[in-house]
Amino acid sequence: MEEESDNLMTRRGSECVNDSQIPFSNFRDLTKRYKNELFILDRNDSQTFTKFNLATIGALLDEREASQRLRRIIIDREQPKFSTTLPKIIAKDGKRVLQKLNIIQQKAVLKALTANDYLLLKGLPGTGKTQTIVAIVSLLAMMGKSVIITSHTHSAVDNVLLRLLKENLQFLRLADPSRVPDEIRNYCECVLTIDCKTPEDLKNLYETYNIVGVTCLGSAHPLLVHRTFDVCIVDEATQVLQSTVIRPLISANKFLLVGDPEQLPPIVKSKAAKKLGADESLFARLDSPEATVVLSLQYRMNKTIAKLANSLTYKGELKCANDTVASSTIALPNQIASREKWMVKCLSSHIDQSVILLNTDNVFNRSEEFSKNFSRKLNYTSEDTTDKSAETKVKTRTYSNFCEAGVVLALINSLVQAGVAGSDIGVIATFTSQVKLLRNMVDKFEMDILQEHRGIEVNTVDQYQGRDKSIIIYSCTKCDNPDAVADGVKDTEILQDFRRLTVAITRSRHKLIIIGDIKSLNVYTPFKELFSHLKGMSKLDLNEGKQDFSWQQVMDKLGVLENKVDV
Ligand SMILES: Nc1ncnc2c1ncn2[C@@H]1O[C@H](COP(=O)(O)OP(=O)(O)OP(=O)(O)O)[C@@H](O)[C@H]1O
Repeated sequence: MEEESDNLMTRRGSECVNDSQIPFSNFRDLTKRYKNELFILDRNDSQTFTKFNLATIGALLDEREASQRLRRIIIDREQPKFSTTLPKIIAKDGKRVLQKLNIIQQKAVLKALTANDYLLLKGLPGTGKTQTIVAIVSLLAMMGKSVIITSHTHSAVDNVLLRLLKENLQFLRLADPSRVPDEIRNYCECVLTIDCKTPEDLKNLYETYNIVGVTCLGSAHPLLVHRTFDVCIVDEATQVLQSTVIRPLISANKFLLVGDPEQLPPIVKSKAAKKLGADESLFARLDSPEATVVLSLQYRMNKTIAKLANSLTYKGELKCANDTVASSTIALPNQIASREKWMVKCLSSHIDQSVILLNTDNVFNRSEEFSKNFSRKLNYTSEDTTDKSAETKVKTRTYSNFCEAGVVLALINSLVQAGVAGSDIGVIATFTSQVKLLRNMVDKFEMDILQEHRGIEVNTVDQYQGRDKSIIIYSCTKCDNPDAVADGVKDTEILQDFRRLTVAITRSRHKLIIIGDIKSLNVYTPFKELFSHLKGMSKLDLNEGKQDFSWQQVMDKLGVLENKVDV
């Protein structure tokens, strides 16, 4: 069988699909009848997403009142208007909902209720976006209003719905039950409509529910086509394409977009489309002082981590919600076993050492040397991947860095020995090849430790958006080959992205350890800026023999682990 890697259909989820391999299941043995035949695999791009987006643009351009209203907002950029009074029922019964919120959240909720056409809710990291959405939905329910809750992923929709369950609010979930958490299954359309015998039964049932949860892509459902809701709330709106988010907005009289434009935008692979602005979310397009309220009191990061986020991105806007949040630091149930000074400093629970930058210096040759012994067995590559998407024929690299992996291993080993639960530790890496390397390493490491210390999560920055951990170890990975001559290889945009770095440094509650080669990373503006804020106590050079640090020891321990059979 001849394979043209550029034209392979790669739709098999987590199965191993790469340039030379595609696993087929339920295939007859073709070699019996077609022994000498040549088979060519053609790529078949899914059209569903493209069709959905084109249909949405079509709907935006038609003559119905909802489309005209949206065009005034989206194209003419009409500013939002607000009424000056609130319904009496809010004054009477709203207190029990509002008292769970801080003053900034309360103001945002009231502004959302008085908005006539739309409002943007900018939720900086950890500021209680979900809590605020739940309060808005509760008050709208009190007012007898109907609401669509939507987002680009099922998990984001269900994150809100799970919180509504706790408030005893009933809803209809438009999704396949296999896509939602157990607690939501009984609210899925196919379960709730099981006793409907006629179209009228169905219509009545659909109209009974005032709260409906659906992804943006699911919003072409007939229910949303035939019914107009009072409000549409889009969570994580800064990650949805404009052409996708407009569909659910057409089904509502007003909308609320919730998100943070300083974090990751919608994913657009095509460089040409990006150049034309395809990755600008509707939130970013409409963001203005008149249209946006900012949630700025955060409940996640202690003051040292929040200060770094403010210096890099939020310009002092991000505030700790209270003293407990501001001063909480890493909790180690046991004493640190290691006596090495660098490790003691890394695990210090002193508030001023909540952020530590470990400068590896250039470890390219050391990492390469180490990888030679293990890369064949583990099938890791340090710089061979090329981006084969249709338009981008430019070579890009993926990177892995064994020395950083060794330092990550030393850190998690000490944390586990100090009694930290695995679920409190998160490892982030910039590139997927480093994530793979670290995952493999963590899987092997966890084979020999107690259950409660397992569950250390390794992921890319993108997969960590919207999540947090007590301790985050960030492996920046990139380290230049000191002997390389410029080879025309186009370096990745990933390191130039301020938003990606912002997400990475705002995931930890108590301790953020950044590992990287400052010199190699300094050529990228976001990293240069980040490093300029990490001096003195926050920076530690991993030099052989200094602060009891030894590359030999670190790499030997990694080597022992790599020698283990793959799990
Ligand atoms: N008014 C409040 N009082 C006390 N705790 C709060 C308040 N608002 C939010 N929190 C807490 O802050 C944390 C984050 O809240 P929530 O999950 O709503 O934030 P989020 O903005 O949706 O998070 P993310 O930034 O990850 O998207 C939660 O533990 C929540 O209980």
